[in-house]
Amino acid sequence: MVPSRLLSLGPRTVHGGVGRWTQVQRWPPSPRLLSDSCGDHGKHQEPPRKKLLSEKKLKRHFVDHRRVLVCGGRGGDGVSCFHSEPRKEFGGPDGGDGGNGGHVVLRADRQVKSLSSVLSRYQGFHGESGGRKNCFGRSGALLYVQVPVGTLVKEGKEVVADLSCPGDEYIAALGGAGGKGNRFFLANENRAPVTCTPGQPGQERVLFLELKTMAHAGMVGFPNAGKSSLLRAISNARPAVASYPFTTLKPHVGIVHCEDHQQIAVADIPGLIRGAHQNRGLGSTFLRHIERCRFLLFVVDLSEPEPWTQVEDLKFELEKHEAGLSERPHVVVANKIDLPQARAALPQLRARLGPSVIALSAATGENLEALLLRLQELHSQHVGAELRW
Ligand SMILES: Nc1nc2c(ncn2[C@@H]2O[C@H](COP(=O)(O)OP(=O)(O)OP(=O)(O)O)[C@@H](O)[C@H]2O)c(=O)[nH]1
Ligand SMILES: [Mg+2]
Repeated sequence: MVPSRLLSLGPRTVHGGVGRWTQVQRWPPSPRLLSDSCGDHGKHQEPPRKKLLSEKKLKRHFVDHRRVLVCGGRGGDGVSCFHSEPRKEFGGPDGGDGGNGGHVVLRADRQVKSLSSVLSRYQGFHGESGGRKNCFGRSGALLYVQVPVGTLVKEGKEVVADLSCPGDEYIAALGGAGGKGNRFFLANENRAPVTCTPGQPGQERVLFLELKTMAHAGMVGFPNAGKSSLLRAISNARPAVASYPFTTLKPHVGIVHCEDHQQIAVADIPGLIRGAHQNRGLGSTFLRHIERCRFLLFVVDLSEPEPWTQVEDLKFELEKHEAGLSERPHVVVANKIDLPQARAALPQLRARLGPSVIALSAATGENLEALLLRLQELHSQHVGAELRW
């Protein structure tokens, strides 16, 4: 049965000219067109549309790794002083302890999308020094650093935390302990101690934050295979589409709504080329985004000669990056079936890779239903099973 979602895939896009997408003009025309014919332009002007960021600018805003120096707050100093008032000259030691320094805490926040807002250095709040009359200093507050969900925290090569759920926290640097006031050292043997201790410095660490895209499905393919076009066709995400390679420079995640109200996150990952694991093309930077996807969509450009070699090459690159990655549950999606040469190559591709290959066209929307049904199946098999546990 065809899910109802397929019948409402949003405004249909059509292929208009080489490498350009145009939207079908809807009726009635936009208010801006109508207002041209009436007198009071000023009153009914549409608010200026927000200009879409180009892919190049988006890349500048999107940061997926950061080196951060985190320092916990310093503990406050203990104080040495003695109580004294008229007729009570030797009131005893009354120097209070210093407050503890504040920790620096990394917290995964759903609203934060990249590490661009993370600074290179964080200093925790210092504790206050103790005071007279046994007053303890105030402890430094916690300093929260918001990071995106899916941030890996590394110290050197070692992974020390994986903030994969919203609200996950990790204490990146401990605050120093507060010093002791002389009241603390009061003992039977010593009724008038003058000793007090200074606050301890906070912990200092250099951490490497790394963002891995969290999506259920990851689209893997050579540049120009049509990954971004496919994501636009099945979800509300709007990655740039153009006829030149490496149009997509950062991963995009789109949400596919299924008829049973499940939401499947699909990531469009920048194109890989042969030798990506040796840093060719956009390099291995984006291979690590694939690691977190539960299942993969190998998107193949069926109009290219010998399209099956694309799947072999992609699997080779994934395997070189991380052993076993190419074995993940996957679907081979043969795109551009609307082109005659692609349709002719399909039987040969199926003979080599099996009948499970899904042939479709992201441009015309042909056979997208089959992909959505397969996505739903994979989602309930692999993600549903994990949730049940
Ligand atoms: N005929 C046809 N052209 C398509 C189809 N899907 C994508 N294209 C075209 O293929 C070209 C590349 O599409 P993109 O979606 O940008 O490809 P990509 O895989 O995201 O490319 P990169 O971002 O460079 O990795 C564009 O010119 C699209 O118009 C399709 O189903 N049929
Ligand atoms: Mg793209």
